[in-house]
Amino acid sequence: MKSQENSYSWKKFGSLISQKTVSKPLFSVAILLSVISTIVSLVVPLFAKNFIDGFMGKNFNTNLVFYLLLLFAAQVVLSGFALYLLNLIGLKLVFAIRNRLWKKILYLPIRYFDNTNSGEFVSRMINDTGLIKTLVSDQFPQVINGIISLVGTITILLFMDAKLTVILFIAIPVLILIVAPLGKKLFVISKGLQAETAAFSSKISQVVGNVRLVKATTSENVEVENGRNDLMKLFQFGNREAKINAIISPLTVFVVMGILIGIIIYGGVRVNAGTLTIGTLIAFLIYVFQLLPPITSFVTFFSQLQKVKGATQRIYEILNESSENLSHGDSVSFSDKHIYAKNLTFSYDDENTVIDDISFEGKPGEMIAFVGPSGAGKSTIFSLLERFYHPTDGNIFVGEHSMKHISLESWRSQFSYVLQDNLLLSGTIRENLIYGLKHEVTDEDLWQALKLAYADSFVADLPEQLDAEVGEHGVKLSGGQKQRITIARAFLSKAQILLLDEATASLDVRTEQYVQKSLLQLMKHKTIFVIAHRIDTIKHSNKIIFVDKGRITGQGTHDELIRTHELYASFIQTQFIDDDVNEERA
Ligand SMILES: Nc1ncnc2c1ncn2[C@@H]1O[C@H](COP(=O)(O)OP(=O)(O)OP(=O)(O)O)[C@@H](O)[C@H]1O
Repeated sequence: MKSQENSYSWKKFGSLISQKTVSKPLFSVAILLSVISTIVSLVVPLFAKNFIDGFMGKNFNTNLVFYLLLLFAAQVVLSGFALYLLNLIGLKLVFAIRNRLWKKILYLPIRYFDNTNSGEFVSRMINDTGLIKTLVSDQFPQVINGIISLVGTITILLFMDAKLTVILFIAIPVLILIVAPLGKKLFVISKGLQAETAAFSSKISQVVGNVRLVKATTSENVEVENGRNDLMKLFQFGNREAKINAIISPLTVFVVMGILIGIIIYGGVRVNAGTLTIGTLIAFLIYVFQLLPPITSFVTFFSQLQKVKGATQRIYEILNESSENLSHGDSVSFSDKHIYAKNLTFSYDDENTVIDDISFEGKPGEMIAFVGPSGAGKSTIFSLLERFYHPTDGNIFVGEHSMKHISLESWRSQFSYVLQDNLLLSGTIRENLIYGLKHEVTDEDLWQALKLAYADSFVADLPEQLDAEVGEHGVKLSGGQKQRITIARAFLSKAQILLLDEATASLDVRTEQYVQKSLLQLMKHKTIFVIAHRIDTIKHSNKIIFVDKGRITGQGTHDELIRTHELYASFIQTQFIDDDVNEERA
């Protein structure tokens, strides 16, 4: 079962790196170059041996010096080329995987984002892909070269002097036996370290992103303490890692020193006895030095392989999610068409029904207000209209067209959705105004839209006007200013249907009245759905839909509902009181 799972993971890894992202010829050339450079490095000590032996025998061979230098130079150049090519392949690979992942993430349905922490996306995009790059461009070539180096060295050594090689045969397995379990421990630690680092980076973005909440609730101390605990965990993992490294490194040096001393003593005796040349002894010592990196690279390779397996699995979890197909379906113009929601039912979790069999209609030129208590399901209705979620039952029609046959691209491009929160991106006012627009606009158009949204004077007062930076989520603007910018953005869009989710809630009464007037004037042939608490907005609507616990309990004009709908009447009464109180306070 486990081996099946393993081979499944490796298959996935194979398919991740083989999707035309790694050019096979390029990879083969890179590996070939690095193999040649390894083989050359195996020959260098042999030359050294011949040279020294010739030198000692007073047979100074200048040709040999020349060849030796040539070989050195060839090895340096080849390994440089191989290193660059392997890195290039790794970079191309990581670029392709990140690109694929980014595209996938942006096309995932909203539901996926509801259930996933944003830090996790960062971790997948940066850390996991980085691990794969390191494996492909560093560790994998190292291991290939390591194997060649190991087999080549031992073969050459056996030919040079079998007895001396026995020392290596005893010492190397001992070294591997000591280092391998420590390597395993190191792997467990680094896995924990990885998880803690990912959690901590996601925490940083969360706390810094909500720094106002932290400060307003004077939670600095709590967050300092929480952060300290997380950092302490990181420290502890690091400390354990440092301890194991502190054993591995000196131990390796100790064993290698042991081998060297063994070779020097035994070799010295043999040189004295005349059964071994000094050249052979020196070549042996060089080979032993050359053997060290491959042995340590095996240990890191296997732990890296496990990490990459986990990373591949996590990347595939995202890649396997089904994404939204924006272009599937017909393209239908909403112009002059009615929109009907028929018997919509919806639940976020398949258990609690949030929208329960609701139907309504909107005509061009109409403003329809959704009113009702908090949590009644008003924003969810907007999400269904935007097709962020699919209703569990029911359907929405535009004219005679069912939404099921209209492409998401065509559908969503005909809606302009103005939300109350998270309205702006960091960037300039201009960038925010034109975000998502598919048609060209001039500065004049921008100022006109700002004027209609009652935002022109405050933008004109800013030193950089349209090019003023708004800060993260528009933090440098007031709530009302942000709302007016997003309303101006809606005015610029050519959308046929406007969704305003408490979009004017932060405006003062006068500004709101002005914006209302612009809305009604500009949207003459368009349909506007609003979620509103303000009595003024509600009264201006052609139709009011009262939503309570996911059901529509009344539809009609303000006067009709006041007369016929008890809950609406009492709801409005409290709104009146609220508005009066607010105005008195102001
Ligand atoms: N993304 C979500 N995942 C799960 N449940 C959700 C989600 N969004 C909203 N809900 C739940 O659905 C119900 C309706 O929420 P919704 O935001 O539609 O209400 P609302 O009428 O717009 O409220 P308000 O006036 O307070 O904004 C609530 O019980 C809420 O907890």
